[in-house]
Amino acid sequence: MSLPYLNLREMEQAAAGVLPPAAFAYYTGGANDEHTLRENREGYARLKLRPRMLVDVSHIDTSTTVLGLPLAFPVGVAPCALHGLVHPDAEVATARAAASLGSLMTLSTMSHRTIEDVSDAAGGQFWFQLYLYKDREVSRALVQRAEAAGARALVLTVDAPVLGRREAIIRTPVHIEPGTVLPNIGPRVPGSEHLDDLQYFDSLLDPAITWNDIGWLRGITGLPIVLKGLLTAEDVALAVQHGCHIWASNHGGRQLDTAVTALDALPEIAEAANGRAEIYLDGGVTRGTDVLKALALGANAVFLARAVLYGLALAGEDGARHTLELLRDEVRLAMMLCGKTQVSELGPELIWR
Ligand SMILES: Cc1cc2nc3c(=O)[nH]c(=O)nc-3n(C[C@H](O)[C@H](O)[C@H](O)COP(=O)(O)O)c2cc1C
Ligand SMILES: CC(C)CC(=O)C(=O)O
Repeated sequence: MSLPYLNLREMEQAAAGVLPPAAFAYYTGGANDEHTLRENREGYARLKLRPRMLVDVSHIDTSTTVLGLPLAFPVGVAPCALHGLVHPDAEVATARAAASLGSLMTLSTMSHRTIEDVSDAAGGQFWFQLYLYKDREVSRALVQRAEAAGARALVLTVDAPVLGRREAIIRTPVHIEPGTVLPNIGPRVPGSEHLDDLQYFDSLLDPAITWNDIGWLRGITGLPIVLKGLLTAEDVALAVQHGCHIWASNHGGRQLDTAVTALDALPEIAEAANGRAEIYLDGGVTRGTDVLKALALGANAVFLARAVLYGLALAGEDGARHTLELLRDEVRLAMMLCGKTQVSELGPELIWR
């Protein structure tokens, strides 16, 4: 299907016209005054590129690998809850879109579709994002299912021991269709009727999660573990000590407002990791030049959340694919204009200081 949108911002604007109000509030919103949400985007515009000239750019290779998995271009899909709020095919559509382009799907714990269905749709090329429940046995079972279904890594989200204050969804709460059972959550426990759907999910999360739980997780899985939501050198040093990889993120400005952006934190993160772990990043990426900047400062790949959801809302699998295709083509063009022919050539000298 050919879609008319020229860039991710146009898709966002178009999606705003079709999203039901609760999904709009949930997808677009950030925490508190949304300073971090805005800064995630604005930070990219402030960083200036130092392009090199008179380089033969007639052949460009955008491919890379993450944890040994080949990617056609250095962009994956970040975990997002509840794709089914905007499209009946939900995470299966997103996973198909990502797989069709050689990208990578990260499946959220809070999905509408099962891990097994998404694995099939992704051709086995997917990561599973884990929220640690108070009930560790439920988490253990999820990890085992993800591993059995062929997940290539576990992404443990560590910046949400409790959900941030997102005022848009306090006003317009998300409602999951009555009768829908989210496969990784199961039926509601009696006595939780006073909580809306997200508050209920929040009540399952364990605010007591610590570094000791990384040892527990390591003990129950042989999969690589990626910690999502790290923003400081101190935590990166601990992550490396625990044998984990690093996903720099402030959760799309949805958790701690005024937290540093992943882009600003990236230099200290890369320095602390010192090549001992892979580094991924998300937050506010909407242009190919954003991807180049993140890679130049030390990320191995970047991930997109909202932009993919907007594509899904507009046109299901085709829409999610359109989002990823636009960015893939922009990455290629930006590399040509920077005089870079391979992803491995993107280093700090690309950034003007
Ligand atoms: C609607 C929505 C749902 C999300 N759900 C999850 C989730 O289930 N697990 C998680 O680790 N992060 C979740 N995130 C955070 C994203 O993975 C990502 O960190 C963040 O949105 C930044 O990317 P973006 O600026 O491209 O949206 C969610 C974000 C959005 C917008
Ligand atoms: C179900 C939520 C905890 C998912 C999430 O991470 C988010 O909404 O940002």
